[in-house]
Amino acid sequence: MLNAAASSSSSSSSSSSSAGPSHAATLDWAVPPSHFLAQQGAFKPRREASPPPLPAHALPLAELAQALPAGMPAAALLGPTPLRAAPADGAMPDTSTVAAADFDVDVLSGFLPPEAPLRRLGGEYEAWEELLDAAQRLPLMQGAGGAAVDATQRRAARAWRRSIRELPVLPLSPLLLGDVRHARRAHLVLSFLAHFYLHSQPAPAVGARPAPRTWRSFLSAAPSPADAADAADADAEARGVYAETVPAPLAVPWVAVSQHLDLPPILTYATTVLWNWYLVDEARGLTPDNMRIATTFTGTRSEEHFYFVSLAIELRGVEALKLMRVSLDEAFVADALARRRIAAYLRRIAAVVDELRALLRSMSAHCDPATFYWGIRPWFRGADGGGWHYEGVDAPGTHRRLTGPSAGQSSLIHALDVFLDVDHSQTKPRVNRPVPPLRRRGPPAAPADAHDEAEAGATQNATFMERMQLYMPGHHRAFLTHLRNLSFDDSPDGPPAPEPTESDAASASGTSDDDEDALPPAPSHPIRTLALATPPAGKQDGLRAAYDAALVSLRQLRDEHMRIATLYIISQARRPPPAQYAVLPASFAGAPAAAPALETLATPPPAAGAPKGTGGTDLVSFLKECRSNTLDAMLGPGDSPQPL
Ligand code: HEM
Repeated sequence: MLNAAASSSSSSSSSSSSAGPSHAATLDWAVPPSHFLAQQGAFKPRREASPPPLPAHALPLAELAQALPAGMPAAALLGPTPLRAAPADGAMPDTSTVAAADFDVDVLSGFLPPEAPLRRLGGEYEAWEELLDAAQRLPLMQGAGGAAVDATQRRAARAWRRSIRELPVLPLSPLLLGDVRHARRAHLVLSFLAHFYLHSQPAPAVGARPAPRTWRSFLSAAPSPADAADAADADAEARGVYAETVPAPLAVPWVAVSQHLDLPPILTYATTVLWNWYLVDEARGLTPDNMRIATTFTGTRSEEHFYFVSLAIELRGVEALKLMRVSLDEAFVADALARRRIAAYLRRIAAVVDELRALLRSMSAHCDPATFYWGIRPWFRGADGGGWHYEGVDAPGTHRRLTGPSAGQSSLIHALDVFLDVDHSQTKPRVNRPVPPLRRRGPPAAPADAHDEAEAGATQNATFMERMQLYMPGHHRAFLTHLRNLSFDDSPDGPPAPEPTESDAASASGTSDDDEDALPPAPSHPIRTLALATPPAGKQDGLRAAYDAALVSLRQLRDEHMRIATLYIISQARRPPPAQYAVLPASFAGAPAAAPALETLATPPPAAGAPKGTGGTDLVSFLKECRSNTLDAMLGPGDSPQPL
């Protein structure tokens, strides 16, 4: 493992988080000798210092598990944009102490757990697993389903939802708290159950009231208790009584296990990808052809493949993580041989990123765009509209606003950005970009809501990428924080030369003494710093060219990603849904009658305005910006991006 507890299994090491987040962990922790942090420490004794305060986004998610006042976006918890903090004494932070966190990043499996995730909870939680089986078997349909769903199926779905409400509220067992594989499976099961529960309800009928009693109903025989219960459910659902509320039997353990894992109580990328697979043959280990997806909403090949592509990307990305590690080892030494080696590693990283792109392209091999857009993606919808009420946890009237899963939560892609110093905050000096705006001290104004924040433009998009880190497991968030804060600036040679660009000079003049609120431009990350220090014409180690080549590959990955997003979201949003995905109007969904004719089915409303990502972004401008931030990092002239 890249982390402290290298000798222990992922389960036991990660479960240490039960004692609380380990970010400010103690110094008796030992870095494995092969780790670049160990080498950093061995080469360069560091000041004895208390751990630096972590940037706000690296703090545990305990705050998220507290009740948020209605309408308060999770992003408001982030506080100031977490750029590298300059300590009061002007020295660089002693990042070696941050390394005391258990990063839960494995040398063989990267951000995936090295052991296959648990497939079933069993014991007292068997009832959860059985309800998940039942949801898949029915199957539950979004918004109560379309034309193909008959009255019997709708009634069975209502009975399923009632069973959820009638479950006992179970505490977390010592086994679940003590074994991270159990905790992760619990997060997965509860997340799928909650998304099934909320998104299978019919849309509430406007102005719906309890059905009036008629003379006929007085004369007819009294309904059976089961019929009466179903009629009451149908009526309550039509009035929206259960909408946007996670019932206590799910909410209480879900929030508790999320707190334990340092994740928000919502379906995340970690839940659907990192912890959602099994091995066909234990003996063959982690190879893509030996791995399968464990849990889906729809049981379709398209959904399995959708998760599987990300899984394969995470697995292939392990080599990139290794190359980053050895590059940083060399960057510490930074002599001519080290620079030549880093150049070779960067070229290798470029080749790995090219393979990630090929994997992304393989999405269309088995994931049908219409099935994805209409049949799968709506299950992912998070609590980013009016928010969800977590019954039994939060005070009445309190709603949490959390976005649904997005591969934007992949720590691997964030790690590549950090390592190559792709600046999504657009505040660093760049050769290919005009003067950045001044970074200011103090928190940014709280956005009115998450969507406003995503739409507000460049700086706010950085907030989106940072906000995505809130949806990563706490250890991975801490890993990224550590990677971001790595600096070799206190080497005997002094800090590296600043970027030799006009924009740098201009931005430096922008931070003059008469502007006390302005922060100095954020320093470059070590690899970029070294590449910058290499003369442009110097061909001796090829470091500049190799650095740019890695960025070109990353930009091409983003080109491919934009094509995928266009095919799977934008093009689909322009077309009517296939018949089976037309949603029943609430009046039919509640009525215990035969399914209506197709023409009476409501078509889901077309996306208002620009299409949104599951993370709530205006996806076209957001993705374009991520791509141009990648291009901007290049030291030489960038080639032009592919048109969307
Ligand atoms: C059908 C497949 C996919 C679609 C439709 C899709 C769509 C999107 C959308 C709409 C966003 C904008 C953020 C949001 O609001 O969620 C996004 C972001 C992102 N996605 Fe995907 N995505 C897909 C597959 C993947 C895969 C397989 C990966 C790699 C693991 C990936 C990596 C990312 C990253 C890293 C971002 C953040 C923006 C960036 O870094 O450029 N996506 N995606």
